Amino acid sequence: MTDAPLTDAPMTLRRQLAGDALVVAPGIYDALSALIATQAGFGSLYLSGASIAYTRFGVPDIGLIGMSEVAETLTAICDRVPTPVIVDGDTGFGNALNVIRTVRTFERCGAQAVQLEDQAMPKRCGHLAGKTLVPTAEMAGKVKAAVDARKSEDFLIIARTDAIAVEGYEAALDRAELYLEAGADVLFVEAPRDRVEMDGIVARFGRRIPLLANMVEGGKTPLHDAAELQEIGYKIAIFPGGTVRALSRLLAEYYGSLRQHGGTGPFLERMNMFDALNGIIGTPGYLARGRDYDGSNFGGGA
Ligand SMILES: C[C@](O)(C(=O)O)[C@H](CC(=O)O)C(=O)O
Repeated sequence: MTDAPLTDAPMTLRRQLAGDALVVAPGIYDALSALIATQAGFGSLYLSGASIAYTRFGVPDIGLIGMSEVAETLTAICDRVPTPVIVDGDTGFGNALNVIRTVRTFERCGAQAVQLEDQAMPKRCGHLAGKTLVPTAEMAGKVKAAVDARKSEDFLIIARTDAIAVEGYEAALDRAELYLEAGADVLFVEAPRDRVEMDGIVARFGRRIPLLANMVEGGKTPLHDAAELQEIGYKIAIFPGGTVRALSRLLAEYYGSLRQHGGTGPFLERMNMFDALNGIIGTPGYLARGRDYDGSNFGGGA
């Protein structure tokens, strides 16, 4: 665990994708989760729209969160960790012109990739029923707008189709084909329902473009670990919601215990105590830096 601000520049997501290993990006929702995931050794992170909706606003993943709210969260994360962040751009928050603003904003905030999906509003989590889509040509135009809007080639455009549940499997692959032609750097075919469908996605696209697999605990796609996803032929695996699924259980247990016992004693062994949490946050390093500039105010030590 580090107590110094994390400053080393890790390998860009684009370079990671050029390597042999599967890129595993755990879900994050704020700078603390980004810090802890980075300290756990992950080389890329997935800023999940669902997780921002759940943690910050306590609302479902149905398109209620705005672009500025995601941008603010992303900025706090990219200011704190150097780890490449893939940001969930939902539908791009509107039409192709909104996509241009979204891409420019998220790139400026420090993300290395944005994920854009072909749902119509009201959008919803890809593993919920009742999704609707924008026309294929409209989404292809949004992908092209995103590609044209980025400043750096190291900012990747991840095109997602939610069509399997709406138009069927073959139609979803045909949509993905057009998003590839529109210039996407990565394809994300959301919610394949079994291994056969996953294999079919890889068979059609795996040699031409990196593919992203989305592991949602309790969702429509069977869960696989990183080794299995690599063997299937995926190039990136995101585990977007697992963080908050684990956290929500922990919080319920913690609050239940505090309520029951009137104190935190029975829960202490499951906590990071004062010094441990300050170690994660990097408090001693910050204070030492303060002393470098201002010994009178920061002289007290960590
Ligand atoms: C990837 C996703 O868009 C997200 O917001 O993290 C969600 C995941 C989830 O709801 O757990 C999705 O639509 O799959």
